[in-house]
Amino acid sequence: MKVCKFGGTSLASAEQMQKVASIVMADPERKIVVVSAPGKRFKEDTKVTDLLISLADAALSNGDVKEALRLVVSRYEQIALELKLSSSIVSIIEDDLLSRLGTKDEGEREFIDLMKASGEDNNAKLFSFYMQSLGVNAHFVDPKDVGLVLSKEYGNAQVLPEAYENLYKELRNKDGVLIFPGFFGYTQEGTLVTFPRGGSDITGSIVAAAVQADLYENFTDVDSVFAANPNVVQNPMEIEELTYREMRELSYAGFSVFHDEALIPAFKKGVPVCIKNTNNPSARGTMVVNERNYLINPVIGIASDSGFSTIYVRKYLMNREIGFGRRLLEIIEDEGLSYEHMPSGIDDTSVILKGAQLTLEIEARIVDRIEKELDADDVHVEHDFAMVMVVGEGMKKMVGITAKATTGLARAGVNLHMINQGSSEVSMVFGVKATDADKAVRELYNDFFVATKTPVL
Ligand SMILES: Nc1ncnc2c1ncn2[C@@H]1O[C@H](COP(=O)(O)OP(=O)(O)O)[C@@H](O)[C@H]1O
Ligand SMILES: N[C@@H](CC(=O)OP(=O)(O)O)C(=O)O
Repeated sequence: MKVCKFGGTSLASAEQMQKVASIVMADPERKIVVVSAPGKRFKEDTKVTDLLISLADAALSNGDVKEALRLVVSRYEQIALELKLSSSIVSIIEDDLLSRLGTKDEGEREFIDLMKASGEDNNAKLFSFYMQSLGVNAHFVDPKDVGLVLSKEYGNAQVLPEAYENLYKELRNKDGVLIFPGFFGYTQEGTLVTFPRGGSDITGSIVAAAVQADLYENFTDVDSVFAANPNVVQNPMEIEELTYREMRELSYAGFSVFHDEALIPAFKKGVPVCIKNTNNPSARGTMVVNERNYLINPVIGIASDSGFSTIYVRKYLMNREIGFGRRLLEIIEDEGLSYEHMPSGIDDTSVILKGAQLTLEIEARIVDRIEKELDADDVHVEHDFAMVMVVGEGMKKMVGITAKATTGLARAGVNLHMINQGSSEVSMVFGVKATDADKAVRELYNDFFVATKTPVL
């Protein structure tokens, strides 16, 4: 049995839905289909999820709900019209949105998640309606009915262990093709919660792991995962095979093609993942597996992500002060912040975190607390950093990879603010100014893939 997930770009229009239906019907093993909300049809388009966030904001601020609602409904309406579906499906979707809008006073975070999740929920209903119109024995699955239970973290939920058993019991032996909406589930108390953005990949992985699928196929709009972001490097090499660990590091560091939190469920149950193109399904795609031969190509990809900030702390004899690091991190924890890296010297240390978490108020409070409570000599915050990551299982065995990377970055005139080699030794991170990130990725890609004439990955 295969579980396949189709992303927003794969379901953005009637034409795309027709391609998806053909792909599903071409293989009887494709029994569970996880769908996203309609995504972008062209570069400047808006994803339905973003339209829904605007709709929720309009409702909460008593703004123009009518226009925001029309924008959402018309996306489904156009698809239904072009697929020659009865208008009843559009009425079902509109009624559903109106009923969700009616709950806006029951809690802001609950309301936003409820609105966001309607994108996937209604798209799954529409797609199963379409599959039925083609004569396929397709059924919409409500995640609540099959026990997809998640932690109560709005917009950031995590799967609870019992979900796997629930899903196995409910889905494993069901007849027909099951159309499962991605991106959301329910708490133990029955409240709807969503995963982080891009989270339909996570739903697909959980479902694939739960039913012990032979393969989790993740359909998107590129032929494969490339060794660098194709929006940064022209015609990057295709990766034929990489490991779960490599894919997780690369996704975390900016390869938006697959969500980093979607690797663990499949990995734990040993379900191989294949990333494929809805617009070119005969292309081989990229396999994510347990092990690969990394002797020929120790490095598999170069990724980068921006939006990082650094809290820099200096104190003479910091190295001798027992508990300094713990007390510093306690302050960060008190503010409810998560951090990504913490490189240290003898008398100084930096805490690197996602800048979006820092408001001016939080920043001022943290600086003040570190100065007073830790008696630091200098504390300041810098913004607009990018983390550039070189990833590959072979890095732990090969000498000279850091030297090669830093030499290349120096040649390109990229100033390095931080270097961090993860203890897993599957990745190396370079902190650079966000304005240098693309230049750094291009240089590293050249050094590791073009100059060395790396064979097919
Ligand atoms: N290294 C990479 N390899 C392939 N695609 C990448 C990479 N880095 C970024 N991307 C981008 O990821 C996009 C697919 O992800 P996304 O838009 O989330 O798809 P979907 O709508 O299928 O969920 C591609 O169109 C590509 O621009
Ligand atoms: N629609 C949600 C969830 C998702 O996974 O979407 P996509 O498959 O288009 O990345 C989002 O935009 O975040």
